[in-house]
Amino acid sequence: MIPLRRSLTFLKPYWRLSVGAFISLTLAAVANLVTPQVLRMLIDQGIAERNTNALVWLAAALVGIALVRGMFSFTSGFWSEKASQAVAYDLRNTLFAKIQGLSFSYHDRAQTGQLMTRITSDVEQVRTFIGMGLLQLLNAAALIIGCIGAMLLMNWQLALLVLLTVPLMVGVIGFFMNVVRPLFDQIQQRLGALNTALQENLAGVRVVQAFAREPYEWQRYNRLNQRLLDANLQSIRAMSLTFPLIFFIGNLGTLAVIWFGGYQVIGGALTIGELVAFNTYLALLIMPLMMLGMIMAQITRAAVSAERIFEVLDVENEVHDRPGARPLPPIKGQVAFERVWFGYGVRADGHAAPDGRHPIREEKYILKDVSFVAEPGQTVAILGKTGAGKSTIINLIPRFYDVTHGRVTIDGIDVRDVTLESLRAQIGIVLQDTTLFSGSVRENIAYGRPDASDAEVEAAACAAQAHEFIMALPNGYHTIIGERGVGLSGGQKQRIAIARALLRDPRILILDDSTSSVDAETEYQIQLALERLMEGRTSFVIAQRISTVRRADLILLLDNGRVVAQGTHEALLATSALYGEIIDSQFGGVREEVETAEVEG
Ligand SMILES: Nc1ncnc2c1ncn2[C@@H]1O[C@H](COP(=O)(O)OP(=O)(O)OP(=O)(O)O)[C@@H](O)[C@H]1O
Repeated sequence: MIPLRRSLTFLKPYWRLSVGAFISLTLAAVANLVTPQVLRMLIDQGIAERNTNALVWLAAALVGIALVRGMFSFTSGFWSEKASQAVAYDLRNTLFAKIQGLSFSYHDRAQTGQLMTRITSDVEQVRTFIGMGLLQLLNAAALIIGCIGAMLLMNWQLALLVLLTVPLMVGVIGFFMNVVRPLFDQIQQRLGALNTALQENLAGVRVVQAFAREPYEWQRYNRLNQRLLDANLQSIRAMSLTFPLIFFIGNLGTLAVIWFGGYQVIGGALTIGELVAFNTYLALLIMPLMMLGMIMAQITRAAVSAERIFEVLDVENEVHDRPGARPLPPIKGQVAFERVWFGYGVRADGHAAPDGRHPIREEKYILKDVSFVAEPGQTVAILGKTGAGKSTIINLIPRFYDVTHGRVTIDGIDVRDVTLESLRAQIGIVLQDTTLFSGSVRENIAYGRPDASDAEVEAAACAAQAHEFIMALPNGYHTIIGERGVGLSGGQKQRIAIARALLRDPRILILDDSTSSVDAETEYQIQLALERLMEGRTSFVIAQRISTVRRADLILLLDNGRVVAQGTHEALLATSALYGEIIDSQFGGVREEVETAEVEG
């Protein structure tokens, strides 16, 4: 229940609404509690005494009380709903900001569907609790205490008899809560799994159809859907059993009142009006007691959801600004790796880097003792077999992950000593798998610099060889792309991504020079754009093209996480057998071509 209490702290900015709702609720409860007394007077002093005057006045009073109760019920409901909507709004925003800021290592492990469930369904559960559950709980408490108090004051013997049923009801509710709590946890889990499957299928619908795996995916979704249905049905079964049971126990109380109260009326110890009032209190008491079962179910469900929300909000971000981190000043662009060791999920914990004497420990590392220096403006080509650690090296420069041992420095400054924002603002990234957002072409190019002028956006697009095809789009730079807009080809997307990076004018650039699945003309244009982009910037290229490798100032040859050779193309050809092998296998016999060219030259 602690997370639920914590979720109430989100109500603080809306305390006026909450107080208003609470006061309204109290007044409505008072109106409820006064009603049986007016009823008693109406029967005893109006009907029994044949006093029409009292009858009219007391009936009018009943109507007046009903109106007051209605009005305050409305304001309490309205204000608490309003506050709950505001809380949900804040929770969603807070969660979104948190999830967006969480480092890559968290997103490696997290499932998108589960996160989406937390930000939608779980927030809604907490909202329902704050908007209705909490109010109903307070209302129930006020009515239960008020009714019991009034009954004890009116006739304590009869009251005690009736109250014997209360512990029974409370016991049933307690048992019920214990049963449903794990069920609600399971429901949210299964909803998350279902959403994950849905999200994966929507994102990968083309792959699914290409492999004709629709029946399999349908079955998978159906199975998860069935599991959710089962969990929901199980909780409904528990609820359906509980409420009639509580109702039955409540009816036993009514029976006791009629039976023993009837005797007392006959014996003259009780008036009919008192009996009716007593019975009305009992009805007023049974309602919230019954509701308590439902409210408790809702609270239990909200508590589970609140826990899932705070689980995300409390995640410690592995990559974050150190206390006292300063902004990275404008850089020249020298990048150095100093004895860098890195393993996914390996925490440094104050241990020293492996020293070669513990080969087993070394296995946990993806990068092993990597050192190199890229001078400002140089192009660094990273080469290695698949899984050698090429992408891992580039992930460490913008601090998508932090090194386990050693340092990565820019112009001699450890990247962990500067703020993430200032660091990433000076690094441009263009990868093969381009992500564009729904919006206009212009917005996508200006993504990293929304304040850029039209002329700047256009200049970037020209340099990226994108201007021409953009002008051919229906609305030029204002054409909407993405979900609801026009589709772009892979080569076009890539050039927009290059323009996006150009506009930021970063000193350091990370890119993938692959231009797969485009025609020769487009490939030529992309290469031209990339060359423009790399001019004068320190560039790290996961090289897929021999021309990039040959032009690079520094080639890092990676093998199983170690830099086994570094230097220029010519130097490595002369010294490294592995280099020759990779050039042969990845770029197919180009070595001979190069050698021939050199001989001829
Ligand atoms: N997010 C991650 N979590 C855990 N392990 C990872 C992660 N990313 C990569 N790895 C592992 O690290 C190793 C190096 O991966 P990396 O992506 O750096 O290789 P690469 O040289 O870029 O490969 P490729 O050429 O196939 O893209 C691989 O064994 C991979 O399984």
